[in-house]
Amino acid sequence: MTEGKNLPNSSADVPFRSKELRKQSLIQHTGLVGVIDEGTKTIGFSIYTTPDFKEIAAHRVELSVITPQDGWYEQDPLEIMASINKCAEEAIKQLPDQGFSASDISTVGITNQRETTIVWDAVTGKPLYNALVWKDIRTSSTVEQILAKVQDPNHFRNSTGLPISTYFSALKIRWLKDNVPEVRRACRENRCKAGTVDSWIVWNLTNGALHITDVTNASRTLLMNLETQNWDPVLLKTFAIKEEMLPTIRSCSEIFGKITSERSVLRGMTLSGILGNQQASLLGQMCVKPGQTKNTYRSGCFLLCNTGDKPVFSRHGLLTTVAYKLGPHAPTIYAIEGAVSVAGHALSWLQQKVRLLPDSRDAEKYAEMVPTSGDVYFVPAFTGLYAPYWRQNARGIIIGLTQFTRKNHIVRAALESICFQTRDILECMHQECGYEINKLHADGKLTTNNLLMQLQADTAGLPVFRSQLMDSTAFGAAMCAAQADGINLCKFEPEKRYYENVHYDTFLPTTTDLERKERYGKWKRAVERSLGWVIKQKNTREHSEENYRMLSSLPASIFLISSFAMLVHSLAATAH
Ligand SMILES: Nc1ncnc2c1ncn2[C@@H]1O[C@H](COP(=O)(O)OP(=O)(O)O)[C@@H](O)[C@H]1O
Ligand SMILES: O=P(O)(O)OC[C@H](O)CO
Repeated sequence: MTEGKNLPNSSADVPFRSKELRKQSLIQHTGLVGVIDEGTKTIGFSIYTTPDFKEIAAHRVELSVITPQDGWYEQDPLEIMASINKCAEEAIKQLPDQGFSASDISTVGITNQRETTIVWDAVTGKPLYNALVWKDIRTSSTVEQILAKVQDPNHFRNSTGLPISTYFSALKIRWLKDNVPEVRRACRENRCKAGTVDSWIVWNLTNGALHITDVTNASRTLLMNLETQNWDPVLLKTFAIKEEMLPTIRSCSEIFGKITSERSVLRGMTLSGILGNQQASLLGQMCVKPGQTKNTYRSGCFLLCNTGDKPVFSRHGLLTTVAYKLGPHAPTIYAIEGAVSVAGHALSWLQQKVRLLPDSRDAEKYAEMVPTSGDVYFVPAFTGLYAPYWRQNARGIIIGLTQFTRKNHIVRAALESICFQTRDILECMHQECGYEINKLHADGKLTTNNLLMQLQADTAGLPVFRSQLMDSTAFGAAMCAAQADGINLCKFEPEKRYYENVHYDTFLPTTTDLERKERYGKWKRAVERSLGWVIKQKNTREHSEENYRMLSSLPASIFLISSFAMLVHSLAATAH
């Protein structure tokens, strides 16, 4: 936990400041819901009233990231648990001021950063290694090994909806098995458990009684078959992962069990919701109809478009994923997703590494001091590019610098890069799903930046609806836990809730088609220049892709070589 980095409670609209006020309220509350929101950068615990879903207490802390090498991102699993416990304690301390107490919390939900993988010893309960964070690219060599077997990065797309990439948990588990002796030993002795962060949290909160995950998190492992929603035997075999290590896959909303950990102030409470944080914000944004699309702007950007009860498979680099399943017998709703690895992280980089910004929150002020980015383009491909490019060999570039370029232009270009990357994905979504996406729902910390929202509308040519509920993620997870069968704090009535509680600021496009086309064309040229920069890592997927391309053109190569041999032979024959 980062000392002194407790973050302010963001519940801007605290409804009940005292018991008296609470009594005066007309709303008949049915109980409170607590949400553990475990993000890459921030961990929080929020408490909501039901059925009106007002956040009445919250505590957040920043989580440290360990970067032992370039492209390696780790987090301490013990710090994750300590932070969750601390946040829950602090949030619960705020309840009496609102006229509530801990015993009013009827249930708890979890939402978490996805793909990030933890392995632990089932006997001691201790982690066997740090968590490998979703954006860690150390598994490039593992990707290469797998590609050597299956050749095509899209080999598992039909079964999982995902390409073979460093991003997903299967690669991380396999890397840990191959490279960490303690993990290998624990696997041999059948003591090794593996899972995404939700599983680690549940295991700890239930003293090892439950090893579960939900279908949204499972759909990001590259091990779950989208059709059966079970671990796929072919994939387990390909990645040499034993099913016994993995959690049982459950729905997002059902009574999972009780919290029993004596370390947690939540002891005795029920757990009834789990879902990945991007799926939670899709739900929190009430994108429940096919075609409804949201983008969450945080360290990364994650655009999800609801595709209803049918998975849509991508031909252009988008991921097919489970959006939610609100009960064991509820239908599975799918989404198509475009993930951007570096969004707000580019601003943190400008702040912490190059010191162009005193704070990432100042980005708006700095960028507003110039009317345009002065033709500067910033492609923040720090660890390659995710959707729709999926190129590990890309690296960041800032292009178009002149002697007139000031730091403000670069900051503005960083903001624009977030918008252009979003447009890249929107274009794909349109081609892939055929949905006419006519507005974009926006949430996440970065959306406090008004200029970013306006630039997004101007870049995409779409109205942007910014949720006033900045934390749609926790809100979505709260609804999910509250509506579980047996908890019944609310019915899931998206249309109703949508208008009652969630208010939006709208940003309308102010650019012409021509302007957008021109600027987007330049962005594409900049992206083109960032690709293929890493050539020394012959260990990478691109290398295998190169091999694959060479292999695919093998008949042509054989033809050329044999023609050359015949020519040499005939020349030699003529000479004699
Ligand atoms: N007010 C703000 N203006 C601009 N950027 C912000 C603001 N607040 C946070 N950020 C950016 O958002 C990212 C962190 O968002 P957060 O939701 O805490 O992270 P995470 O998605 O990693 O859990 C950081 O990369 C930071 O640069
Ligand atoms: O915690 P965030 O907002 O960076 O979300 C991370 C994503 O879930 C990774 O896929």
